Amino acid sequence: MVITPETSPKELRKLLRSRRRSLTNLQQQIAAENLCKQLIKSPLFKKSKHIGLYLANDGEIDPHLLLKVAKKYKKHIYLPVLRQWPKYAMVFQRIKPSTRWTFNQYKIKQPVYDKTKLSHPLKLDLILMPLVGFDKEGGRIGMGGGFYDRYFSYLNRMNSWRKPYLLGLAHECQKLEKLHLNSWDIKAMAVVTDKQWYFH
Ligand SMILES: Nc1nc2c(c(=O)[nH]1)N(C=O)[C@@H](CNc1ccc(C(=O)N[C@@H](CCC(=O)O)C(=O)O)cc1)CN2
Ligand SMILES: Nc1ncnc2c1ncn2[C@@H]1O[C@H](COP(=O)(O)OP(=O)(O)OP(=O)(O)O)[C@@H](O)[C@H]1O
Repeated sequence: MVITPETSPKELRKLLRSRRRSLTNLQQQIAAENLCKQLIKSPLFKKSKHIGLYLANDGEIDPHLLLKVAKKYKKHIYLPVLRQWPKYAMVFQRIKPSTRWTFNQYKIKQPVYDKTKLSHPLKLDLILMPLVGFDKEGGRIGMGGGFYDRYFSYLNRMNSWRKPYLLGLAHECQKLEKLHLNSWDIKAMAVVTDKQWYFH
């Protein structure tokens, strides 16, 4: 299927998801290594102590190689946690070797909710956000739950938003020409793929 300006958001999401899912294990592995190499040497990653990550799902580019590096440099890693209620809220919870695990309603592995391990959004330095699609200006399509949009909507209203830095991660094959954005869409500040960085 060809993408045109008339392609509906629903179609676009479906197409891009199937594109990333059709990558082979070897392609995924190489992409993960290339992504990790670029991130590790970036000043952004180096200076960030509190980092929000995700566990790759549905063909997403996999940032798990960063975990080892993070441990070495004593960085704190947080993962998104969804709950039954409030239904659309996402929180970031610190993971440790003692973390207990469960699955969210979309069957994505996540830590068992523990409010003592939650991070306030402003405490995080860097959030690595999984993308379904993106353009060079930071426009992005996510999984459609609006979880990241909601999480950042209040940061967006603050005029002194310096952190967390919102970095989108994607496969190069998820890049699109120009995305139509909705009023609630929160842009990525930059995007990094298996091939290169996109700053805007
Ligand atoms: N790895 C990873 N973790 C993540 C996210 C993510 O995008 N990637 N999220 C970022 O948001 C949250 C989960 N958001 C999701 C939103 C929609 C669907 C999804 O598959 N929706 C189906 C409908 C399923 C249903 O209705 O039950 C679909 O659209 O087909 C999955 C995850 C939290 N954790
Ligand atoms: N700040 C917000 N408050 C309330 N609803 C919101 C907010 N942001 C987004 N939504 C709702 O979330 C739904 C999904 O939005 P959208 O399709 O843009 O998701 P997405 O950008 O793909 O997801 P995500 O932000 O999790 O990556 C929309 O119905 C939208 O109305």
